[in-house]
Amino acid sequence: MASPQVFKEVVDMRAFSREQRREGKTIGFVPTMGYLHEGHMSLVQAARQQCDVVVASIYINPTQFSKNEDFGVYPRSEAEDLRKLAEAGCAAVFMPASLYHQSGSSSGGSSSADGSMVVGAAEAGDPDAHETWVSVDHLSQGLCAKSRPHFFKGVCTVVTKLFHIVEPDAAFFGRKDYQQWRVIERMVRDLDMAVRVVGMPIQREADGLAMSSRNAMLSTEDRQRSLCISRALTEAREHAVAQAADAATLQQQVAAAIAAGGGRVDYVEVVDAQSLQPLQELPGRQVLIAVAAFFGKVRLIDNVDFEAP
Ligand SMILES: Nc1ncnc2c1ncn2[C@@H]1O[C@H](COP(=O)(O)OP(=O)(O)OP(=O)(O)O)[C@@H](O)[C@H]1O
Ligand SMILES: CC(C)(CO)[C@@H](O)C(=O)[O-]
Ligand code: BAL
Repeated sequence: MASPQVFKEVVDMRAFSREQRREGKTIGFVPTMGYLHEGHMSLVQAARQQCDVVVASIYINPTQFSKNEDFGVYPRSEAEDLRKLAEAGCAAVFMPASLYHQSGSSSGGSSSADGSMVVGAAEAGDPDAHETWVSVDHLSQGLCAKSRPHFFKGVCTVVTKLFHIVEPDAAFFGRKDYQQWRVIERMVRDLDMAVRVVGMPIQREADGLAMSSRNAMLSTEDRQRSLCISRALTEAREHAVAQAADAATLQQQVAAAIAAGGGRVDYVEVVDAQSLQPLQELPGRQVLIAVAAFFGKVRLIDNVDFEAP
């Protein structure tokens, strides 16, 4: 299988995409932070099926991390990632060194007064620094935003930049990051971006754990403990599909099971799968139970969705 073309510069990536479009080809885009697993590869596969050419990006975006998070230790495996992308038939990979104009570290290593790694021109003391942000007001609140208040502003900004650079016809996101998928869908709709957003099912390990690059940072014990998340979610869904259940009971059951399994619950929420607003009454609703929990220092997310009878 041919190696993908690797682009480090914005102009080169854009030139490649424009050439493909001139040839009448459609571009499927898979944005990632690297350390690729079968979850990422399922997105590449879908992009291949639905588009003529697949472009992936590998970029650990500093603006979606707070300074107390794991930006500095996020796992990397560039050579292995490129090998997997070649095998999957990916045509091009965008791997920029940095996507933000700023003074100091070009990789985004400085942080702002409020604890985010989002560095604006004023804070950087550099009138030439990055100072334009994209945010989705309401959907970006709650769930992951409670403990990662800078996350969605960073994600929306970088995804907008990536869309402008790659100019894809369709972009593929995993529903493991369910709120992220919904937020990006909304951003694309509200800003009339000419990209079709595709949300793909969660890929799991054989024992049920949702695949995630951060799984590699779990100790052996925590890897075993982390199974309580998918087990608790599966049990909750089975319970709620088999008989009438109320949101508060499901929430408490899942939270208790994760705490008993050795996790530190960040949140367990029972929400409407479209609006992400908390639900009380479930009958007839499309329900999402979303979880974030820490095992050691590693924060994992997972979810299940279903129609309540
Ligand atoms: N298990 C999975 N199934 C399907 N898609 C996934 C899965 N894990 C990640 N993705 C998707 O891959 C894309 C890139 O995600 P990313 O590179 O952050 O990987 P990740 O495994 O989610 O990493 P992290 O450990 O940071 O959560 C996102 O759209 C994400 O939702
Ligand atoms: C969409 C994304 C690549 C933006 O940095 C990231 O949040 C991710 O990998 O899910
Ligand atoms: N998959 C989401 C990227 C992040 O947690 O920063």
